[in-house]
Amino acid sequence: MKYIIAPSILSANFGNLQRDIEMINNSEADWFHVDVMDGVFVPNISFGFPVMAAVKKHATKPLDVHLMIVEPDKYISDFAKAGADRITVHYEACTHLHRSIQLIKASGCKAGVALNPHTPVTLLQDVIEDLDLVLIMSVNPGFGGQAFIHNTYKKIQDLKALIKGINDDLIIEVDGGVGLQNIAALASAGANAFVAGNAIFATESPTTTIAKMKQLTHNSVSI
Ligand SMILES: O=C(CO)[C@@H](O)[C@H](O)COP(=O)(O)O
Repeated sequence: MKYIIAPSILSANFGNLQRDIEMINNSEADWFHVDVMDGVFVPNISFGFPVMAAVKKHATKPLDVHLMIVEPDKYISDFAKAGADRITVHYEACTHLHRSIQLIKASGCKAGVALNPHTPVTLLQDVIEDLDLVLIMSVNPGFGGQAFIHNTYKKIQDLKALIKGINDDLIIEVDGGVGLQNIAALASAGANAFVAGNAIFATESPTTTIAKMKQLTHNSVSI
């Protein structure tokens, strides 16, 4: 099993963004997780195209773009042009989710759907075959550094059951409150991609933390 570590640049030092990007380039991390917030879908505003393009310029690993915005269809091709490799939209923000997924694929990116903590995985049943990734939010989206919501373990297991025999290659990504204390248990439950902000950037040696996270996922035992 390949496990993916995706540091969330929301927790990077924006005054030294190039330095932090290069640090992740030189680590065992697999992707850059890029959180785009519009102040409408979530009560916070992060950054948009110019910052993303700047990240792309220096990043040597794929950009995993998480759109916490309303009406994402309007901007999907712009995010693809700005360098996204994966684009994830929120179930709760898409009236025509199937269309949004097709737009992402038509833009040349892998397609993901994110679920807020209150949204059951069963609502993805009719699009699950079309997806490359499901992002299970283990905090309410909008901010880094929040406490992990325990019900996430059950959701991962529910999603595993939903994809079995239908889309076994789907990436199950977890985002929010993920760190050294819970990453092995999340991997055991069935997650295979892990977004972490504070747990990486707020430590003395982010690269060592990433290496430890990798090790913990590899040592995990499926349940
Ligand atoms: O999408 C979000 C927050 O909305 C996340 O990607 C956070 O950036 C994760 O930060 P930590 O909880 O790991 O500090």
